[in-house]
Amino acid sequence: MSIKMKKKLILETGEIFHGEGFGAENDTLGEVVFNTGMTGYQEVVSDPSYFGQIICMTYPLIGNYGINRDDYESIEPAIKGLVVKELCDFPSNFRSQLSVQEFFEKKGLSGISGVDTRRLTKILRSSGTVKGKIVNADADEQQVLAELKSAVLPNNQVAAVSTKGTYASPGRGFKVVLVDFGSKNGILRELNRRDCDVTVVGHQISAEDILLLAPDGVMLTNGPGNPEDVGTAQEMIRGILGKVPIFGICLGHQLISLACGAKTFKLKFGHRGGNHPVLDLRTNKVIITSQNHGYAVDQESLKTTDLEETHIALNDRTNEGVRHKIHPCFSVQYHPEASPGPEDGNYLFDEFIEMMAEFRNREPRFENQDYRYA
Ligand SMILES: NC(=O)CC[C@H](N)C(=O)O
Repeated sequence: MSIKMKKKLILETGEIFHGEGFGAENDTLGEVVFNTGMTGYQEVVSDPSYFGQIICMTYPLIGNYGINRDDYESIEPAIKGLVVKELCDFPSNFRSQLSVQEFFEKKGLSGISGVDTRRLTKILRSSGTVKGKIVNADADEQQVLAELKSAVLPNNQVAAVSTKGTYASPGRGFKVVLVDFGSKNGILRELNRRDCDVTVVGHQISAEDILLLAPDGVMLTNGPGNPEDVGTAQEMIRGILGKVPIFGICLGHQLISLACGAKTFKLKFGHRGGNHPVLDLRTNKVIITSQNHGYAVDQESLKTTDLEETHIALNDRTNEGVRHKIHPCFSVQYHPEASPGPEDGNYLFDEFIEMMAEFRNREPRFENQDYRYA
């Protein structure tokens, strides 16, 4: 889009925001959510957990350091659109390779700038997450509103972003099976940094197939949509629990909780940003975390399970982490891999490594020898 095209964002609740389009020219419909990160827009637009969503960045200037080759969290962005106040026309950074506008054009994504994002965020905070559509300025508003009211958001989101094949990301350390529900690259990067030998598998893998790979640990990743919609994952988790150490992040955390009998629910407007304070209940320390989730684990329902709560969000006291009381299995709702955001939670990857080491010492897989030390 070379000449700036007048566009508008219409919300299901009737509010209209005028602005200028950037990227692709097509209309786009999605769930409108807001992210409060001051930087990290490249990681946000390429995080597969945002599948089907139109993201409003609350920070008023986006694009000033461009798009670079290193900060993608996935190769193909899964978002539906981006809403910003001011989009920088001339990015300046030594790593910059493309502007946000160029990136959006190349990826066929639509965005709108010049929007009063503060007003939009206030609306989302009071009415909760709503559907919205970015359309040309002359589009018929009543027609778009009717379309928005009847629009049904897809419920097979994980299937759309999970890997279609199995692949390896080699290392010389612990063998980890990473179940990809729409994983951010950051999770793989943290495991590889610790020399893990990672096999990435699709979301429908069975417990039996995981155990056939004889891993030292299983990583359950982040991913989009409602955790209740993720088909066979709960059954798979119940099949590996106690047989291999498990670490879950975000959707992975919700799936572990569901598999153990807890419940999940949709938050009014979710947690998305890079400055969410979380209390670690074991150490009584507060860490600042990177977050992106619309659902949460119901704390009351945890009481009837073998999971204990380990972390809570300090903004609204909702659950942010659990640990299994009997088996080696823990998970967090926030993003310890950061990308974008603070790295305070990074120590959890070290705890996962320790958990795998302990489990290996405790339970040699073969009676007569442990082939790893042969
Ligand atoms: N980043 C994630 O894994 C998000 C999990 C889930 N889709 C939610 O919105 O709560």
